Amino acid sequence: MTPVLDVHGLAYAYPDGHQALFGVDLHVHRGERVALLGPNGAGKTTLVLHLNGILTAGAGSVAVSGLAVEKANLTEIRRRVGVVFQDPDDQLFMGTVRADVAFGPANLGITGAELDHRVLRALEQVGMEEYVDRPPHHLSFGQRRRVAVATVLAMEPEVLVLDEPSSNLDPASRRELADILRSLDVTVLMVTHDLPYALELCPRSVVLSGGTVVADGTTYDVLTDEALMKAHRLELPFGFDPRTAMPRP
Ligand SMILES: Nc1ncnc2c1ncn2[C@@H]1O[C@H](COP(=O)(O)OP(=O)(O)OP(=O)(O)O)[C@@H](O)[C@H]1O
Repeated sequence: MTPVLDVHGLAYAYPDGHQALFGVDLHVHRGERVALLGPNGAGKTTLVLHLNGILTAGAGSVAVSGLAVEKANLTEIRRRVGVVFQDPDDQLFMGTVRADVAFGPANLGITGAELDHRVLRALEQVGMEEYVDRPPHHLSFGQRRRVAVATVLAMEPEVLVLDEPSSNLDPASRRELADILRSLDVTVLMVTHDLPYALELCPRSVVLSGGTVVADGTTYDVLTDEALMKAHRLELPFGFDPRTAMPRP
């Protein structure tokens, strides 16, 4: 089966010459939820920016459901890969929640009842349908993060890429977002430093460090490999033990 995300030998140097990725391979299949872990400066964001063509491969290749990420395909690639950035304010810039969620599908040429349906469905998926006519800047941070997820879901992407989805959320909002992500029928790649969140949501974890993949396995195996964790500056919160963490239903 063709992977949804297929990254082969991806290498990338920024224009100033800094080499951020060295031959990264990553294959994610439909329906998987994968955490992308690694210390600051590992190359996680650089990799994510290649998945929807904000950056394009210096060497190697990136494909989404068999379609190469390259200039000629960017409109279709951005429909297939939805990226939710860490700061929801990077994604919300219209006068109402409705207008923000409609923006992407409207750009694809969707109008009328189909557009209304997409907007409401996406807001329902994140539990924000009651806020459809509110200005995004009147919402709390956690509510804006949910709306940012809805702007991407309205595009009906094949893969949802989230950059630090649990950051700045209170415990209840963090849990509610986990419930939402778990309920979605979409492939998820989640960049996170929140290792308990990775364990809770993602059966598989990939560790990037120094621009290369240094581990790819079950999240449980990664988080219980003390030598690996130490070598790549991954630390569990004080008192958190993956061996005894209770799985959520
Ligand atoms: N625009 C840029 N120009 C030059 N170097 C950059 C640029 N952006 C990032 N880098 C460098 O590339 C490397 C990878 O950065 P990247 O942002 O991908 O790491 P990250 O794993 O996402 O880190 P963090 O966990 O801190 O967000 C770092 O050494 C960083 O300093």
